[in-house]
Amino acid sequence: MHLRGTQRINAAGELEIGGISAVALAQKFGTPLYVVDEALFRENCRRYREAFGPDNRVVYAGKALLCTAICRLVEEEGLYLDVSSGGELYTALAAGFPPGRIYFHGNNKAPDEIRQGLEAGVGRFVVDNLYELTLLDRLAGDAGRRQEILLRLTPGIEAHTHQYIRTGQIDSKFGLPIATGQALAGIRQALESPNLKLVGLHCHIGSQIFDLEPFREAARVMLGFAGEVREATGWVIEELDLGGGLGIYYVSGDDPPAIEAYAAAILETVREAVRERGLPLPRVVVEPGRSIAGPAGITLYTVGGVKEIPGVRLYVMVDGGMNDNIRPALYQARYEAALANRMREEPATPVTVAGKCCESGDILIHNVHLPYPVPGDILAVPATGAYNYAMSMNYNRLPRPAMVLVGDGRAEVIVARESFADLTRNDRIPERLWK
Ligand SMILES: Cc1ncc(COP(=O)(O)O)c(C=O)c1O
Ligand SMILES: N[C@@H](CCCC[NH3+])C(=O)O
Repeated sequence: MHLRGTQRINAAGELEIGGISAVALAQKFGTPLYVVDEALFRENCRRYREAFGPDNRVVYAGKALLCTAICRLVEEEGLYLDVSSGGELYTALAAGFPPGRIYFHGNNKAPDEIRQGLEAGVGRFVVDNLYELTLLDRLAGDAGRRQEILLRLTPGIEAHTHQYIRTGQIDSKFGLPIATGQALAGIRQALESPNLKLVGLHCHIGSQIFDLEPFREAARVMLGFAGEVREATGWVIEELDLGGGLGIYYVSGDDPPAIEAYAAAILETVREAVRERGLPLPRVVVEPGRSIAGPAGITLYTVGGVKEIPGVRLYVMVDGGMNDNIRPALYQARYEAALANRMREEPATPVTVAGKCCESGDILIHNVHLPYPVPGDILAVPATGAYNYAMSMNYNRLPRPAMVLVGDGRAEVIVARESFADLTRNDRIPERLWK
């Protein structure tokens, strides 16, 4: 297993994170357990902020991992925050995140969510379609506000990533396509909307991308279009938001560019593109989620049954599964793993790690080499900070795991483990069903 952030092997041969043994964490807080390495989360925020500089903005994409404590870290590190629902907005506000630093996303914001954003005074709405443009203009008028917006466009770029997380192509539920003329129609409508101020343009081409060229291409296409818009309407782009998408290392063979290389590629392309088109240099915005939160998270499980089907496979069953990490089932995502209590032993046995859900597809890792596992071992799966807890669920009525923030030998619960009582909290039995 590739160690990252504050992960080390301690004198007892155990995995340590943030100065604490993973085995001790599992004992104290139970498993499955999400562990967030505070130093690495903060370092990723800082690297983004420094690489993009004070004239640009780094907006953390809350969909990757959000809870109130994470909002505090993002705020302290001076980043902006992308929320994509009323629930994410509520979480940010509950954590005291400054509303002016919030970007409100979503391809189907409900009127109540829009009102919630207007009332809170969010900095930007990223408007996804013409219906939302009309609705937001009306609701902003009702609220007596002139709302600053970006318009989300689909630039027609195919990023080489899983089809479920590709978003830049024309046939996408997100954004207004440039190629069909709907983007220009949206801009004209925005410019005529009395309660909206169009500040800039947004696109997001997909996620877990290793190649920098699609990001460069997105910047060129967007600024090429901004040049055409200026000729057609006189409107000049102030802010160019290129979304998120930088990939991270999950398994051997993954080779993501560094945050600094990604920033340099984007900033250089933007400078070239505006020079060619005689446009003023816009503020550049990026919205990283996975590349900030992903590497900072690690999940700990306890090994239960170990089942050998002779000549076929060794199944290692853990006490979590697709409930806390749906990515292998949904995107064929791959992960490394190690036995946190036996880090110095040779990982010589090929195993299949299975979860505890009633689904044959609940396989967390199809093939990973471990020391021959026994019940009670602690299995650590790294790089689970993004789109794991955020996509967790209660299938089979499994309570969601706890999350702890670790650093400097300290571990603090930032999301409590769900209890069985939490599972029935919203259940209701109609009177007639009581005997
Ligand atoms: C609009 C938008 N911004 C940012 C992100 C974050 O992307 P990533 O986690 O790949 O950096 C997403 C999700 O992919 C998104 O849809
Ligand atoms: N949930 C996806 C990423 C989606 C990004 C949201 N726009 C994943 O785990 O890879």
